[in-house]
Amino acid sequence: MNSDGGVTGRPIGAATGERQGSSGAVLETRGLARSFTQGSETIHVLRGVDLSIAPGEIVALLGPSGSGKSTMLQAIGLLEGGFEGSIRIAGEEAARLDAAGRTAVRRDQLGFVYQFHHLLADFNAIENVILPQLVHGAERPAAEARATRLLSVLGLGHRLTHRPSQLSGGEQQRVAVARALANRPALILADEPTGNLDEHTADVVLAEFLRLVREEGSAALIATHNERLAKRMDRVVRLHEGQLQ
Ligand SMILES: Nc1ncnc2c1ncn2[C@@H]1O[C@H](COP(=O)(O)OP(=O)(O)OP(=O)(O)O)[C@@H](O)[C@H]1O
Repeated sequence: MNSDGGVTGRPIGAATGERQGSSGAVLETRGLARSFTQGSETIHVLRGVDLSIAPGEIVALLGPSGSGKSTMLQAIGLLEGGFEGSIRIAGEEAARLDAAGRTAVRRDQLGFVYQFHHLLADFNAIENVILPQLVHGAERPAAEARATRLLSVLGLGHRLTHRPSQLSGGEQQRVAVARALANRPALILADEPTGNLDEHTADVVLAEFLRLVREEGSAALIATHNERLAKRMDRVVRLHEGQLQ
């Protein structure tokens, strides 16, 4: 633990060399390809995706339903094997990592936000944000202080001890955002993070999400169908026929 109460010794908002590969990118994919075979049919969902994301950069991933956004995020999140090409996260080539190495990259470099919050139902809001920090090696008081701060910035200071079932959809998603940022990841991967919310709540939660990601200095790749929300990000990339445009 360090003097600012953090886990990694990195001050809030700082993008340091440890987040970057030799190219300076937090994420670099080259020729990323993924196909699925069912019976005699093979669908080529990703056909050579090249993408670089700089430290702190927030990128919207657009594409119609079925274009492969989730497939791409799952590959980059090292959640599934079976892809071809290169994925470098903070300079580490995923293909060269064994299962333990992939787990370490996920734990140390990545944060995830899904359409459905996937919070632990038996734990309250603050515990859901504390637990990943404890797993990451933080001490309890520091983890608790950071969880309180993140949840308060997201307007949940008065909901810290509520369980997910006692929170609204927007509140649950804010807890999921705080959890994703808890360990100060270099890169946040978000799959339709506000897709389950009504339009107004989606707008508010996304604005808070983006503000906090910027404040924390993380980069983000955020899949969405929503062109309007995508315009609030630093850059928009589109998946079309398995490649980025
Ligand atoms: N495990 C799998 N086995 C077979 N086909 C799959 C598998 N996962 C995804 N696909 C197929 O890959 C294509 C891309 O799916 P994916 O979920 O990545 O799209 P998406 O752009 O995220 O869509 P949406 O916006 O609707 O979530 C789809 O045609 C889907 O049926």
